Formats: sequence, C-alpha cells, structure tokens
Amino acid sequence: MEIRARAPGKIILSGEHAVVHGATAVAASIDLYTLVLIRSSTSSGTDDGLLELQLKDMALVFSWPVQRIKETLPELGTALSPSSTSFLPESMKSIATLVEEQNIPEAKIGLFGGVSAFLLLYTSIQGFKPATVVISSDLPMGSGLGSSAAFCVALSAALLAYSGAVRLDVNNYGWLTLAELELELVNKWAFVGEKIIHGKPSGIDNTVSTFGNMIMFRLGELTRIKSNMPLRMLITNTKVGRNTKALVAGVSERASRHPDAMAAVFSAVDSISKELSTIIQSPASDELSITENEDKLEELLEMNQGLLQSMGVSHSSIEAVIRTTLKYKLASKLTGAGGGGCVLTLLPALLADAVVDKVIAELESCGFQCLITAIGGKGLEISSSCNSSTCHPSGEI
Ligand SMILES: Nc1ncnc2c1ncn2[C@@H]1O[C@H](COP(=O)(O)OP(=O)(O)O)[C@@H](O)[C@H]1O
Ligand SMILES: C[C@@](O)(CCOP(=O)(O)O)CC(=O)O
Ligand SMILES: [Mg+2]
Repeated sequence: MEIRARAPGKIILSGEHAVVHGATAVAASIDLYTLVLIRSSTSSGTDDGLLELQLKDMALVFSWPVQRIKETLPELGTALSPSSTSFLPESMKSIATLVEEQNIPEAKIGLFGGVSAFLLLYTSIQGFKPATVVISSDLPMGSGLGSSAAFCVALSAALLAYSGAVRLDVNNYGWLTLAELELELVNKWAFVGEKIIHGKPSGIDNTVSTFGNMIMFRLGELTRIKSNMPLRMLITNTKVGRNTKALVAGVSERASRHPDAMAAVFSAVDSISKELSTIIQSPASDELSITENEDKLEELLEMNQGLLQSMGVSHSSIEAVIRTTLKYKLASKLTGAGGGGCVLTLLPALLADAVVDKVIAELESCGFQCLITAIGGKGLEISSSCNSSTCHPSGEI
C-alpha cells in the first residue's frame, strides 16, 4: 500500500515574528506543495530492515536499519501522542546521533533539522517498521514560504494515515481532505516537527498549511477569514538563504534586551494584523471601494515592514526589492522569517499587466526570482494510492 499526502506553503500577510510573542498574524496558503509518499519497503524492493528517506529534489537518500533506530531511541516507537514526552532532550540527542551518521553534505546542512523532524515523527507515529518515504516539493527551502511546515504537515498526515490513526476511503484514489478532528491531530504532530526545525514556532505555518484558505492566528488559535477583495500578490525570492530558527531566536534576544520597546513593537503589529483582516473582509464591490481598501492595505504592509526592520529581520536584498517596487508605487514587505527569503508586493486590481511585467523584468534583472501564485486555496490533502514514479507535488499524475 502507498499513501501520499500533500500540503501547501504559505504567505504571511502581516504579523510574522510578532506572532511568536503573542501578536495576531494573518496568513494564507499558496498553491505550491510538498508531497510525501510512503510505501512499505517490500513493495519498493529495498531491504526489509531499512527505513529509507528519499529527498527527490536534492537527489539525496538517507537510510537507517530499523534495528539501529530501535536501539538508539527505545523510548519512542510506541503509539505516542503529540503532547507526550516524545520531545525529551535525551531523544533529541539520540536523533542528532542518527542524523550525524548520515553525513549530510556541508552545503545542505540546513537539512539537519528536517531529517531530525522526520526521524522523530516517523518513530513516534509509525514505530520501528521499515518503509520508504519519498519527498518532493515545489517550495523553495528556507525562503519564507513555509517549506518546513508543509514538510511537517504532509509527513505527519501520511504517517498517521499509513499507521491507520487517520482512516482513508480505500476505494477513493483521488485527493481527499480530512475531517476536522483528523486535521487537528495532523496539525499537532506537525507542530512537534516545526519545533525541531524552528526552535520556537508560533504554529501559524503548520496551521495554515493544514487547514488552507486564509487565517487570522493568535496564541495557537485560528480564526478562518475570507477575503472580500481580489488579493493579487507578487512574490519575489531574493534567493538569499537564511534560517528561520536563528532569526526567531534573534528577535527573542532583542526582546529580552529591550522588553518595553519590543512589547510596543509587537503590540503595533497586532493592531496592523487586526486592521488588515477587517479591511480584507469588508464588503468592497465597486472599483472605488476596492482601491480605497488597497490604499489602506499598502500602508499597513509598509508599516509592518518598518516594524520588522526594527525587529532586526530585514536585509539589504529585501530593501532592494522594496526600493524597486516603490519606483512603480507598489508597497512591499518581507514574508516569513526575513533575513533574505521572499518579499510580498501587493498588485492592485487595476494595475496594468504591462506594469507588472516591467516590475518583474526589473526585479529579475537584479537576480531575483518572481512568481504570482493563487493565495488562500487548498490545505492538506491525502490519497491512498499512487504510482510513485509519476507523482508530482502539484498532483498531476
Ligand atoms: N522537502 C524537505 N525535505 C527535507 N527537509 C525540509 C524540506 N522542506 C523543508 N525542510 C526543512 O526545513 C528547513 C527550512 O525551514 P525554514 O528555515 O523554516 O524556512 P521555510 O519554512 O521558510 O522554508 C530546511 O532547511 C529543512 O531542514
Ligand atoms: C517568523 C515566523 O513568524 C514565520 C516563519 O516562517 P518561515 O519559516 O520563514 O516560512 C515564525 C513562526 O511564526 O513560527
Ligand atoms: Mg519554516
């Protein structure tokens, strides 16, 4: 039997970092996915006693004899719950040993967190059974589009379905969504994985990846929201690599050095997110009200960017994108953890396609990479059968 699950990336419209410190944030899923496929080792022809992880996009394969995992992590491997003790520092040390043995190439050392999360989720949900897990993704890694969350959500869902904790209709081979309670279980496990990759995640990325659409998120609670205005966003990838864990830790350090000032910054972000969510949900049927709302949104994006800069997470490449889009009177802000990664630019509904083409051409001439993606779409989906050789993250078979 094969199980596959796919989960989308996300953009944060407002509130990244501040959301880790209790402020409201607004996020939407995007139609770029991470796909996880699990099959028993016997059906794949690989050695029965191995757990194999294939990272297709990077042409990397890691494998462990399950007996070795069992000896190293005896405390895992039973049907644990996401709130159980599976996260003990001792387990993390043992997981680090198992990952170190794989000799991840230095240039790809960022994968350490992802492979560690894989081992923890696999052994906690699935136990010590051999299998082959194949991962591929549309999402650029470490760019602010939530690849870590999409990875954790798709992996948790595939493992839960494979172990039978989440039931699938075996007669339905298409993509299925799960019931609310099952989505909540997946989301809790994905959060466990995000903790390994991010250190101190807010949970917004895994939540929007699991549930899809657009959400307002604060202190672990989501409120589903629906935009009443067309929201067209240009995403520019600066291609400057960075690491969410380090950036989140940097903001926390700044907050502990300047508690009052940073509390005021987080509180301002909270107000921006609330206002942004009110504006996008407010009825705007005619061109004039849409333009008025877009003007307000642009101001809020600029204010949010200013506050992100004061948190210390902007970057010269981000500033370069902002300066370029401003030449065309377009407002931009970083999205995700910053420090490089992706920048969002609001494309007003009445903006001529010729202008969009010009902005994109100018940004790409600086070496950046642009994309316009649908936002606020699907969340996690799962399917019980697939011919792995023809699987693609976007679901084409
Ligand atoms: N497809 C994947 N396979 C393995 N690890 C992944 C995958 N996608 C993401 N990761 C893990 O997540 C990390 C990137 O997460 P992060 O720094 O939070 O950036 P973002 O979530 O914005 O892409 C990677 O370095 C890796 O450890
Ligand atoms: C900075 C933060 O708000 C978002 C990080 O997103 P990403 O991993 O950069 O896609 C952290 C979090 O909320 O967990
Ligand atoms: Mg991430």
